[in-house]
Amino acid sequence: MSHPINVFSEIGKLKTVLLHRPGKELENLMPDYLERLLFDDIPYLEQAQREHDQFAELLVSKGVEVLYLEDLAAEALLNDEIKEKFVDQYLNEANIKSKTAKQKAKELLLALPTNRELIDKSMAGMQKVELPKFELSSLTDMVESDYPFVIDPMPNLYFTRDPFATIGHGVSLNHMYAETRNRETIYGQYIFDFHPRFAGKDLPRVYDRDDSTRIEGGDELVLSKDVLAIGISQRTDAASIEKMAKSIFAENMGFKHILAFNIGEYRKFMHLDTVFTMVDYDKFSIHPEIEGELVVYSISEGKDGLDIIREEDSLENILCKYLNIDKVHLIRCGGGNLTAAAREQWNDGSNTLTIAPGEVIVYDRNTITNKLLEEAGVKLNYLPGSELVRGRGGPRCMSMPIIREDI
Ligand SMILES: NC(=[NH2+])NCCC[C@H](N)C(=O)O
Repeated sequence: MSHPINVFSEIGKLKTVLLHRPGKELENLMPDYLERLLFDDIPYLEQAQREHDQFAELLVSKGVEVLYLEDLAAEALLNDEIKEKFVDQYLNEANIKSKTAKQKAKELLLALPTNRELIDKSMAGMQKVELPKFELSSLTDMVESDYPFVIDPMPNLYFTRDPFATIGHGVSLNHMYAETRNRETIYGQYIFDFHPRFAGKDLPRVYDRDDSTRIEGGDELVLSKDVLAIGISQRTDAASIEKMAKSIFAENMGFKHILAFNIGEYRKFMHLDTVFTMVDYDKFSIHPEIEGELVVYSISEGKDGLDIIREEDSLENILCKYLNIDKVHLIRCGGGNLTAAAREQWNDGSNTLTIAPGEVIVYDRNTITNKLLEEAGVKLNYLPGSELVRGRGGPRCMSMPIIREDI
């Protein structure tokens, strides 16, 4: 059977990738609710879109097929039945207290002329002022708060790396840390259940959004066809890694070891890929602030369950051992300077997207880290990073590989 997904490394030539072009959801950000929506600032939408288009054009110029989440989700709503099921689930998970408001929102969504408009609207969220006036008969309606939204926006959708993640031939449909992002995983559910590119194909699910513990794609790295690295972080629980390890080993995709990197629970480095990415066979970008505390556990398949070892060696030696190489080069974000490292990590200096061994996409603004990457022989492609970065994510977070060439 054919495999619609093929991702057995972080660095193999990128062939197909999934993006989301930021849309009106960014214009539904307000200062009062930024924190809950996991944003620190409000990007200027048009400029963010221009930057994002440059990202997509760069990928296309490198021969990468660019797919958009919003197109796939729209195409997955194959008929009226699936469409209504999607809208009902979406509205249930939007947590709308007023029954009438929910019904009005449903009518409004289903009246949109195309699936793409429905999907775009579902992503943007809905303000109360958009609903037609209705009679306030229930207590819920009468004492409604002045909160402006019937349905919250989903501003983090352009970080396609997180709600689901491709691993080998499979996908982990994630259970997210925050409610705002858990709603994003509905799109993954419909795409993998119904989109003709994926439905009915050989596509193991190694995690499910109904699972109770958290895991996010930014923590999931495919280091080689044998080894995965998964962060234990603000976003990913150790328990989720154990669950996923069992299903990954049961799927027999060839993965032998999972390295669990405990990076601590911090907003500033919420996922493993904000502090550590692989850029070549033997080169990694890393934020020096995690190095001191980092504890790595290796997980492999045992006779009765999982064998788990706390690794005691240096990160370099652990990587050499599991990747079967003699030497690794860690390229430190910001070089040796504490302030530069903190600033450039905050602006996703270590969140590189590798598009082929030794070739990456980076934000132009992280000049110190970029220079070090160049000196290490890595080929850089620059992306302007003024607006997109305000959501706290870089090229790796903004992309989900669907197919990479095997290496
Ligand atoms: N893979 C990543 N590092 N993603 C970054 C996601 C940023 C987003 N604002 C969040 O807090 O969830």
